[in-house]
Amino acid sequence: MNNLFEAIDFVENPKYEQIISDIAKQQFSIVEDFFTPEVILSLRQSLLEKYEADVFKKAAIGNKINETIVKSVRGDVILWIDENKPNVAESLFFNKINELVNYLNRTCFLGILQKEFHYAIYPPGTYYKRHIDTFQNDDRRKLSFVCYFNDEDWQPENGGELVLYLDANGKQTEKVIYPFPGRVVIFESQLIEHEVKPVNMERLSITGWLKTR
Ligand SMILES: O=C(O)CCC(=O)C(=O)O
Ligand SMILES: [Fe+2]
Repeated sequence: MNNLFEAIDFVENPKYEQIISDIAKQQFSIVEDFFTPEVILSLRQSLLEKYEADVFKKAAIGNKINETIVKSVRGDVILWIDENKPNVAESLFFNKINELVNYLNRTCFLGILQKEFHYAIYPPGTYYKRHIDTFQNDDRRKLSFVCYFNDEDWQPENGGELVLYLDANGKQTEKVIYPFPGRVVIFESQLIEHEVKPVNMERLSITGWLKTR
């Protein structure tokens, strides 16, 4: 009965299986082809249109915090994406995200019930100091998700590397990830400290969290 149920209803997805095994093994996963090139391009366009319309806000940390402290910790500007009022690009984005969430809930029993995503732009000279993505007294964020929308010919010299600080059996290592266009990074929000190195050129991304409630 069980086998019959699975045979009808469940198709294994190698891409998602890879993400799951990466995270189980090393607490993060890097995926180069999570979205199609067409989706990447339309999300980049959407981000740039909204930025030109000047609707981005300076990012804050936690809930209430002194503006000068904020500036010394992170310098990006963000715009939250409303899943209930998506444009075409955003609805393609959420289709993929929801496909992943359904897969994870089904295969890993993660219990992801909520999600939140924002566009982010790091102007030249900005960065995000080493941090962890969960707030005190709030452990709902389970997985952090970042996707980059930089120009096709983004160079390592442009900076803005995402650095993950890993602790593998007591051994500290740093994983340096360049924000190449289309690249997706998924990691365990509560476990991995990370930072965004200073950028020399405008750096474009969408960041979000898959949450339990
Ligand atoms: O853009 C990135 O690579 C990471 C951003 C980040 O750490 C955050 O927004 O919490
Ligand atoms: Fe972060």
